[in-house]
Amino acid sequence: MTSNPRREKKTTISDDLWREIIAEEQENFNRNLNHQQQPQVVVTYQRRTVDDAAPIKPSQKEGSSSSNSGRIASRVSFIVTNKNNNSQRVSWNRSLSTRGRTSIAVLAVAGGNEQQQRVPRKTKPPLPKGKLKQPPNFEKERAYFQEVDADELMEESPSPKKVAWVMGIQPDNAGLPPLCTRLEKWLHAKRHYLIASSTLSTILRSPEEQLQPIPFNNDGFDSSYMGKSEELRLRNISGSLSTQSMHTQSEKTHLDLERLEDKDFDDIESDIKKLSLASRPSSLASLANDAFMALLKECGQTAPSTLDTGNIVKIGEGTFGEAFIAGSAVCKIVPIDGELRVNGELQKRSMEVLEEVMLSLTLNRLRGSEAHFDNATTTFIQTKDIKVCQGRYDPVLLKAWDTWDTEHGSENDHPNSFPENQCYVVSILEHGGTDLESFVLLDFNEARSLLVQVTAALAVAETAFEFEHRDLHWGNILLSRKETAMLQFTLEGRTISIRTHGILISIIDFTLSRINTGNTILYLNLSSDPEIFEGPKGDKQSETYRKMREVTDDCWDGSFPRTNVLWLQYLVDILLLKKSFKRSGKDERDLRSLKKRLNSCNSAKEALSDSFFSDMLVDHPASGIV
Ligand SMILES: Nc1ncnc2c1ncn2[C@@H]1O[C@H](COP(=O)(O)OP(=O)(O)OP(=O)(O)O)[C@@H](O)[C@H]1O
Repeated sequence: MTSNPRREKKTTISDDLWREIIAEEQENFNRNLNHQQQPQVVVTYQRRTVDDAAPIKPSQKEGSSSSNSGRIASRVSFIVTNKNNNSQRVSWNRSLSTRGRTSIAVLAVAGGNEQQQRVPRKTKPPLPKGKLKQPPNFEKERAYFQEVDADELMEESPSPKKVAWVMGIQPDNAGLPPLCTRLEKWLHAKRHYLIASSTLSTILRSPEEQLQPIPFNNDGFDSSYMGKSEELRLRNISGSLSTQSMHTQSEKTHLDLERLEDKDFDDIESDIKKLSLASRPSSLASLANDAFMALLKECGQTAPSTLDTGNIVKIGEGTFGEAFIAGSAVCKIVPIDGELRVNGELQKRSMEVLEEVMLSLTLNRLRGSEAHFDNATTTFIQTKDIKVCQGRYDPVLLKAWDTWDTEHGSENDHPNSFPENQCYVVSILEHGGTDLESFVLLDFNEARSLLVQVTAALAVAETAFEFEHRDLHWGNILLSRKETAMLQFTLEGRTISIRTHGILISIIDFTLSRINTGNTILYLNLSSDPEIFEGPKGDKQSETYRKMREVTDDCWDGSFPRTNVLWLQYLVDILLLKKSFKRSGKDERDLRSLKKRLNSCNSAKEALSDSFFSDMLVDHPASGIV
């Protein structure tokens, strides 16, 4: 790194950032472990019918007006047509631009309708890599489905009755990491604000009122609103000229926020309400600004850093994210809050990112020692750090992007067109390896190990947080080879060791996921974007979205762990159809039988009891269970 002349010229902010990222990984990990030692959240809940649960059901068909009215009319689906390069993603699955993750506060149970339709988020089911793509040919799949699925359609377990989880409120959230707690309070405060001011629904119904870009140069950022995050120990990396000038300006323009300084976060909720209602115009632009400032605060920053980098290599890409590796960490860079369309899509907003952070950090809580927790797994990718950056892509980053493009053929827009004031969220993630699409499985044991690890991880998260991934396609499962022979999970206090056969799995990308953090339910309302269900017939991924819709009956806020099983069945199909590895006819029959038996499973936890996995699981002697 230091021998790179370009690198030596660039002093500073980012050099420090990357060095710190690498040096502090272990410390962050230890810190996470400490957080795991906090008491487990106890969520009590009862199951009620949809009718009973009406106050917290934004997506019921009979109540679809609430869902529809929550859509942001100005963010419409579209298909990219302005690309000459046909290697770029232009497909049904790029048009998921009217979706928005929705949070439901548990206070809804107490009578208030604490829900909010959020700005849309999209996702990218993967397409084949490479510039010279062949048109899709589903003949093989069609034949396969005719053979395997004919009876399956009849055997398919009926969709669960439409239900909603109604959670009993646990007054203390001691089990939540501090950052989660603060984020939830912030989001909760925003919901109060939105409902009290009655502005959001109005805004959302007004196509002419569009999300505004963060006014970096005119409006500035409020320094007093920002603070330090103890949870992630993020660095304050302010220092660029633009940052300093913004800082100064913000002190002048947002003195009303100074009273927030040094306050405990407990007080921020009411301050935000006052701020939002009295000190700022009630507009989505100010909401975006508040969200951006809150995001900075939680990242321990007073202003965005720059996107300078050292020795860095691009390793993957999604619709939103460009993934690079620096040291042993992966940095996913996602542009936010700008007006420039990226890869044909509207950029994510700070609010969306805040909630995604919350979801990821909730999953981080599963990475504890089994000695302290009833449910633990390390299979969900660890979020180590999060930063907000601003500026153009650094030349080193652009070079890394070009190199990857040459070797793999990028489907994304070239990142050299971002304006100077473009902001990004940079997530520092554990390196999870290579995605299943590219990974070469050697034999049946490795395939079985993949399946059992995914199933066990889903079972653990399902049990701890009613987690459903809802988008577990082969781009979102990462594999790496390790010498570790056994991997431990804890499920309802029972420690289970799993034979790895030399591979370790990491699950990524929680864009569509649904989780119950204990205080809030986060989910993405897919009913507001029907196009996700319009993928080609015979494409297993597209079929899985459609099956999820049947299972959920388009009520995406509800808990339907059966969706996890649908993705397990998808994975079995992928292994049989798309992956080549050493296997016998019996191995294939075993996989097909597993897929059929999964029809009768309503959760990953149930699936884990299937005989297919039995010789991969070893109960820990300390659990007392044979
Ligand atoms: N932690 C990680 N370790 C290794 N590779 C990663 C990691 N995170 C992301 N990647 C790579 O980057 C790619 C894109 O990441 P990801 O799916 O999170 O982006 P995205 O923009 O959210 O995608 P989507 O289009 O599915 O929404 C992945 O398929 C993978 O190849």
